[in-house]
Amino acid sequence: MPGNPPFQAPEGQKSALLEAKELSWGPKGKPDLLSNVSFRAEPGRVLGIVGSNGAGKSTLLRLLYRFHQPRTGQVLINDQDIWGMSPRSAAQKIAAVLQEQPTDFALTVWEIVALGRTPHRRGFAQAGSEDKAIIENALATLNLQDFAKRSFGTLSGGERQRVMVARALAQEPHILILDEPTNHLDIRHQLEVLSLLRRLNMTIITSLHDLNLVGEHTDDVLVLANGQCLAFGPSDQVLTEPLVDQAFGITSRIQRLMPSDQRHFTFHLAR
Ligand SMILES: Nc1ncnc2c1ncn2[C@@H]1O[C@H](COP(=O)(O)OP(=O)(O)OP(=O)(O)O)[C@@H](O)[C@H]1O
Repeated sequence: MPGNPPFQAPEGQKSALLEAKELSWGPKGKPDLLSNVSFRAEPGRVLGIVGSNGAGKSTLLRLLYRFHQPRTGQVLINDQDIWGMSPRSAAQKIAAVLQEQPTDFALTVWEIVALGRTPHRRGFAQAGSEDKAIIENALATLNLQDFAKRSFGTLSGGERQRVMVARALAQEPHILILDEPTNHLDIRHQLEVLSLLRRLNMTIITSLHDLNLVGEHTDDVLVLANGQCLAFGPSDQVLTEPLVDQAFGITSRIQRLMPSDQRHFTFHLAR
């Protein structure tokens, strides 16, 4: 929706340290799909997870938002193992925006975003005035006020994706996990969502395919290949031509854009 103001970060969020320690996971009775992955997602920083199709990005994220229990290793939030917390307590700390979207097509956008408040409510209590303010704030942050009464099923893919980000913000997590959040988004909304993530005072962990967006919109990056950590560290140091070539089986080149001096990747099939 060109002409609208850019997304504005809501105030008053908290962030936390997430540590993954020697994580391994595989389906029951099958070998590990993810082996020995360790990293730290520092409070308030944006961590990008990259790797080729099937490298294990979504699998790793599922371990971080407490969907898969690790076979070995731990996920700690501020030193507390997420499997030592109740599901409700974990949901107060971690929110996830996934590629699969809900199928509650008849619910309105407001009702979907209100679901983000569930971990903070007791029993079947209705949304109180504080919840309502938080929901309105999340809708406003993603410029979704005009969609509030629309049923979710009538929205475009990109509009739905923004609703899912708003629902995650309404959850007021300390850690926000996103699986390919720019899927379905046009260029303007891709840039708006990524620059919003940058401004949120939360710990952000997001998988992304576009390495130029990763370079520009993340602080740190974890590169996965065949379910293992190939590299982890500050994005501008980790994303080198040899590393990218190894991770994706291609030939890459980094150029410096003028006048910004920003790094920009171009890619070719390896010979
Ligand atoms: N529950 C499961 N049972 C069997 N295999 C699985 C399961 N979950 C994931 N896999 C396999 O593990 C590998 C990693 O999958 P994952 O979805 O984590 O990759 P990804 O890096 O997110 O890929 P993409 O970029 O294509 O989304 C794939 O080969 C996938 O088929």
